[in-house]
Amino acid sequence: MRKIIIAGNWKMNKTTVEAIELANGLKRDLYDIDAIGIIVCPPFTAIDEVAEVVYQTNIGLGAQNMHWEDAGAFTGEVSAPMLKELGCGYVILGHSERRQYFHETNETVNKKLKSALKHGLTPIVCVGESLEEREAGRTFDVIRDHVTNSLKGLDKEEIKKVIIAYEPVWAIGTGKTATPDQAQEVHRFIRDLLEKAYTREIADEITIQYGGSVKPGNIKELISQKDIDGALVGGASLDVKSFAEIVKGAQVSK
Ligand SMILES: O=C[C@H](O)COP(=O)(O)O
Repeated sequence: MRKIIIAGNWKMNKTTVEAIELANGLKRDLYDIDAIGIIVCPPFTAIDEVAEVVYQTNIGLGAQNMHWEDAGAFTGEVSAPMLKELGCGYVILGHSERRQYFHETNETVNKKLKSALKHGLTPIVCVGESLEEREAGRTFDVIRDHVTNSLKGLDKEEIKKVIIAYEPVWAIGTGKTATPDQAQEVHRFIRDLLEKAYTREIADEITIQYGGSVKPGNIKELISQKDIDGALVGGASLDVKSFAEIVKGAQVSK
C-alpha cells in the first residue's frame, strides 16, 4: 500500500513569527491524524524554528529547493546537508515556479534529486504541463519528458524513495483545478511510465500527489481517484483551518 501524503508548500510566505504560529496551529489541529502523512515546507528562513515546533510530532518538515553540491561558492544557495542538519526530511524539487522563473531544468532537477537521495532527503519531484502545452495537445509529451529526464538514472531502490507531484501549471494559484478525471488520467500515465521503466510492483508503491488549487472543497473528489495519493497544496496551506480540513478530508475519503 502506498502512502497518502498531504504536503503544504508555503512558497515565499510567512515570516518566522507567522510560520511558528501556523505550525503550532497545525500541530494542535492535526495531532491525532495517523493514517496519512503530513508535511510542511516553510521558506528557508523559518525552517529552523518550524523544526522545533514539529519535532517528534506527526508533521514532517521539508524545504522548497536546494543546490546539488554539498558546499562551495554558490551565493544564495543551500545544500542537502544544511537542510538535513535543520531537521528536514523532504525537499520539493523542480516546482514549476522554479522551472519558469529560475531556469530550473530536468537536468538540474536530476542532479538535485541525486544529491537529496544521497543525503537521505525524500524528494518531491514536480512535473506538469502549461496551459499552452495542454491546448496544443502536448500534455503527455511534456509529462513523459519531465518524468523520464528528471528521474533519470535512479535504480529500483532509489525510485521507491521518490514522491512525484503532478501539478498542471494552469491550475496553480488560479482557482482552476484539473477535474478529477483529468488529474487521474495523467496520474495513471505517470504510473504507467514508472511501470515500463521499473516494474508494476514498484510503480504501485510510488506516491503521486496532485497539486493545483487544492482546497477543502475539492480534496475528497480528487483523493478518491485511484492513482491520486495525496496533494501538494500552495495557497490553502497558509491557513490552519483550510490545511487541516484538507488533511482530514483526505483521511476520510481514501
Ligand atoms: O506547490 C503547490 C502548488 O504550486 C499549488 O499551489 P496552489 O495550491 O496555490 O494552486
